[in-house]
Amino acid sequence: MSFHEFLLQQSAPILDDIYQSSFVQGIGYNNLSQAQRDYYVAQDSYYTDYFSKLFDLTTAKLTPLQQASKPSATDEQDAHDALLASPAMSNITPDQHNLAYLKHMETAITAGDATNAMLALLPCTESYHLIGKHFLKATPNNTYEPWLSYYTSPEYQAFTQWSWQVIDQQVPDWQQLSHEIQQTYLATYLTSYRYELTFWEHAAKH
Ligand SMILES: Cc1ncc(C[n+]2csc(CCO)c2C)c(N)n1
Repeated sequence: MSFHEFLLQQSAPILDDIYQSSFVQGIGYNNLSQAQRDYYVAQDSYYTDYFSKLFDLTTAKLTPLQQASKPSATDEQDAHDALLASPAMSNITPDQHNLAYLKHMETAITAGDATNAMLALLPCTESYHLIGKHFLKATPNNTYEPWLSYYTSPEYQAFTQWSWQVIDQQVPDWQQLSHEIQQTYLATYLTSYRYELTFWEHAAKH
């Protein structure tokens, strides 16, 4: 089993909670309020802007070959547009859970090695692709279908696969890692996954 497959096994229960969370179900089954969408898009616009800086810090730690094989970055604007937010969203400021998630990633990137950095960012990339695949065909005439198609597009899939490939290259034999390093990597990755779940839970409360 490759390292990313092992990681997916470890995060499966959290991913399942994400699938069951009310906002994600709302995307899949065409059932979200204007206030929920405004809150989510406001939070996520801040998150994705900050994330692109964190992503640049991380790619700087990769090998030239890994950097060169990176598919061109996709712009989440199309995904945000699909959620039809209203102008009211411009009055919504970044929430504490959002800032804490970004802080967690930043610390993992600046304090850790290239693998730790990639693992902090991986739940962000892979969970959106997996949510897209899980719900793409859930509801006919779904208003939010463009959101699901964005994260299942060949471009986005290539980006997810590149992330998996880099991690598997960096850790070709994860069973050989010391227990301590394995625990550090896993904690970095699972903490980001829990913040993903929290992000969805907060969005549903609005
Ligand atoms: C909370 C939250 N987590 C993950 C993503 C997905 N995402 C954000 S930036 C980026 C990199 C490439 O576009 C990806 C995949 C999101 N939008 N919001």
